[in-house]
Amino acid sequence: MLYSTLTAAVKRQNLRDALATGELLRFPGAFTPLSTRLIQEKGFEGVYISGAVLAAELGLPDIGLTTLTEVAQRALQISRMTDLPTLIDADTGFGEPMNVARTVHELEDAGVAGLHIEDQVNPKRCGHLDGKQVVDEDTALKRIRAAAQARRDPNLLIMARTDIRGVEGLDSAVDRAKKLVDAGADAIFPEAMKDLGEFEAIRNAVDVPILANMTEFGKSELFTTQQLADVGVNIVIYPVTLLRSAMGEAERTLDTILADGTQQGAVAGMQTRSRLYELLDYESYNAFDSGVFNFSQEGHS
Ligand SMILES: C[C@](O)(C(=O)O)[C@H](CC(=O)O)C(=O)O
Ligand SMILES: [Mg+2]
Repeated sequence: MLYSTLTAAVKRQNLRDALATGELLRFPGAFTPLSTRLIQEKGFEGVYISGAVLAAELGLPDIGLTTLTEVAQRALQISRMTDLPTLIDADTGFGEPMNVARTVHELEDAGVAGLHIEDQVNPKRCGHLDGKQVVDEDTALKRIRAAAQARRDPNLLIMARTDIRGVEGLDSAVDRAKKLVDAGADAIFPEAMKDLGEFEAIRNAVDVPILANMTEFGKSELFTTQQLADVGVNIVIYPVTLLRSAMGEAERTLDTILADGTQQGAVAGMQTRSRLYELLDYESYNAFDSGVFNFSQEGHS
């Protein structure tokens, strides 16, 4: 009922332990706090909090318009809904290295298990679009050093994302990944890898966990979990997948109302009221309520 039953410190330790097994961890992107419950119930290993989803939900393009306050609020709303570790997209860290330090504090306080900071220039854009720009090496490394030094819980996972593959090619991505690890990154997110061989090249270059971004309509093919595990990927994210599915379904339902004059034809595809209540754990609230209000007055004056 209500909240996660574990503290953030425990969830961070759990993420560290899970990564140490070498098994591939699957992190779908929660597009609402409620969808977080679904991800946990289905048995995934973690929850991703996507910058693209947060921006899209606010009706904005993913070009660095969301604020740290909005992102931290979403981090809290989602992290407290689950016992799973959450990994959040901290974009470019919201400014200079000192801002990155503050970002880490805010997101740590919001209860995430890990966060990633990328080496794009501001204004940033989706990593799978053309025309991105990355900052110079010195700036990229300073962001990661600042993040690693700022955390108070040593188990908070600081992941460095590099977007350099789409700008300068794979060799630069390998080189930058190594340097980001030397600067203190606990894990690497190589963005917009073209094929499995490219993931393998990053895998061979660093000895920290690496992440694969299986976003649809992007630069990477949608590899299976088996394919990713076979090349040594440790975390796979499906960042915008649930938002795209929900919005696709919403559009079809609206079209049904327009076409038929009723939503009846769409009802079969909907989540039922009882399933929703199950996810909300409605029963526990009922039980809690009657415990509070059905107390005996015997013996009271
Ligand atoms: C992972 C990502 O950073 C996100 O914000 O979810 C995006 C996803 C997307 O836009 O498809 C990305 O830059 O890849
Ligand atoms: Mg993003």
